[in-house]
Amino acid sequence: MGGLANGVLGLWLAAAGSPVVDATEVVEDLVVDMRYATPDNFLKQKVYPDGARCLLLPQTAERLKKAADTLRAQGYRLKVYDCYRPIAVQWQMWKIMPKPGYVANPKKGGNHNRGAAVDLTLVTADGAEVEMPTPFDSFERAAHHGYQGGTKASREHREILRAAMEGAGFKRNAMEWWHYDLPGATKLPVLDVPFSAK
Ligand SMILES: C[C@@H](N)C(=O)N[C@H](C)C(=O)O
Ligand SMILES: [Zn+2]
Repeated sequence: MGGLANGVLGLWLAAAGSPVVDATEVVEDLVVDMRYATPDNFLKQKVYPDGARCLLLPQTAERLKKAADTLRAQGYRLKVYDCYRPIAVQWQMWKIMPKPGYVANPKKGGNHNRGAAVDLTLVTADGAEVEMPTPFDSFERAAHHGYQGGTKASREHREILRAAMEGAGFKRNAMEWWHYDLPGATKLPVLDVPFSAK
């Protein structure tokens, strides 16, 4: 879809009401740790407002619910690190890490900017993080899905998360174990919604 069509669709969505939902209203046991609302992220600064929520397109949130339902039966919950991301923040990220695969090029917009991607990990039923191959946003080979190093437990957790997310209809990012996309989302418009939107 071209820029003009995206703009028209964006205006139509705005007129029809907010295009996003708060994911905690769809996934009742979702744990939210919006890292970019804290200085604990690769930018080393807080780039979201206090209380920034996990906003997603309804179809992204529904798939997340499906993954969470699968994982609950296995004794796990999902913890999100990032959901909808304003395009201005995408530009801030690109200045620091201009590497496609690790950060989407803001000229085209990434799927976070469309409410169609989520960064997340697995936690236990009581909310404790499980071991993964690397910390979140660690841009290195050990974060790739093909990485066979690290502990057996970390590889198993990555696989449990991958199976639940792909089973729910998400597409993995080969270079980031934590990032999942709504398939076909690049055709959707880049959004401009405040974190207070409902
Ligand atoms: C920056 C990282 N958390 C991430 O989400 N990367 C993808 C590729 C993106 O920027 O869309
Ligand atoms: Zn991501």
